[in-house]
Amino acid sequence: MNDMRILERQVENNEIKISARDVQVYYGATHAIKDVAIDIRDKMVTAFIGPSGCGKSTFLRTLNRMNDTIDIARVEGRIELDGQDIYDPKVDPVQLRARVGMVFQKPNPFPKSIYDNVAYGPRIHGLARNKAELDEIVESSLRRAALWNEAKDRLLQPGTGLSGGQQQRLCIARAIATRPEVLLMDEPCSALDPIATAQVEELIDDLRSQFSVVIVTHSMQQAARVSQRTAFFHLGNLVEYGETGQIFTNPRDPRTESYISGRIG
Ligand SMILES: Nc1ncnc2c1ncn2[C@@H]1O[C@H](COP(=O)(O)OP(=O)(O)OP(=O)(O)O)[C@@H](O)[C@H]1O
Repeated sequence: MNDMRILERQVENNEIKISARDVQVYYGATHAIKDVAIDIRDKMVTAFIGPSGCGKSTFLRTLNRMNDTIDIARVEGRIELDGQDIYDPKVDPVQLRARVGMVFQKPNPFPKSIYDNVAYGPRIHGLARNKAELDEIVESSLRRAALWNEAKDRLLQPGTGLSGGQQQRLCIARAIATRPEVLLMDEPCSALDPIATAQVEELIDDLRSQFSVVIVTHSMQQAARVSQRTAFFHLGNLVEYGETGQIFTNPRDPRTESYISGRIG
């Protein structure tokens, strides 16, 4: 009987990658995130949607402690990655961000070669024992980011010389090169044209076979296309969270209904 209970609990734990409880974020006196609780599942894409200023990016940044880099930001509550408190003083934020990678709205390659952009993380985290292993990580990351064919003959040229869509795929390659368990994406397609957007969306769908992806998007069509779970934020509150199809076709909260039907936002 006891053994059965342990087994059940393990199955449940395996499914939940990040668990947040009672999360508050303040910028000085501004209370930007209010009492948010959410369980983010492994190997799924979770979309954060909601009107501008509702706190989507702020909450996303709590998941790998990027708010630590903002002086006036203060985070309270508990966020666990695989059951471990990521705000525990013993946790090194740099190591955490290798496990929970991030891609930003505006492509931000380092002023380095394409190769060095991707090799940067594996080098600082000691993921390759020699040049051949590093080459292999660079190639496989660029392949997974659907950039290899366009980049393979110019690996030593600057990453900043790529087109906007290619730069964003380079940033995705850089983020996945450290073999993260979770990838956070803050409006990753907002600077991209429709073709590059479609490529990145296809990539997101492919990445979830290996890890969890959490994406902030202004586009409800994008949330519907790429995610399995959707969280709707409004004025710093997590109003509704559920299966993406249910959120878009049968929202339970009138605020979600108003947003998806275009009445607020
Ligand atoms: N660095 C900061 N300093 C002070 N206030 C901030 C900072 N970043 C965000 N805020 C405030 O926190 C609230 C939530 O902002 P946030 O950027 O998280 O919302 P969002 O839903 O991602 O918005 P958008 O969709 O426009 O990007 C807003 O009131 C915003 O003004």
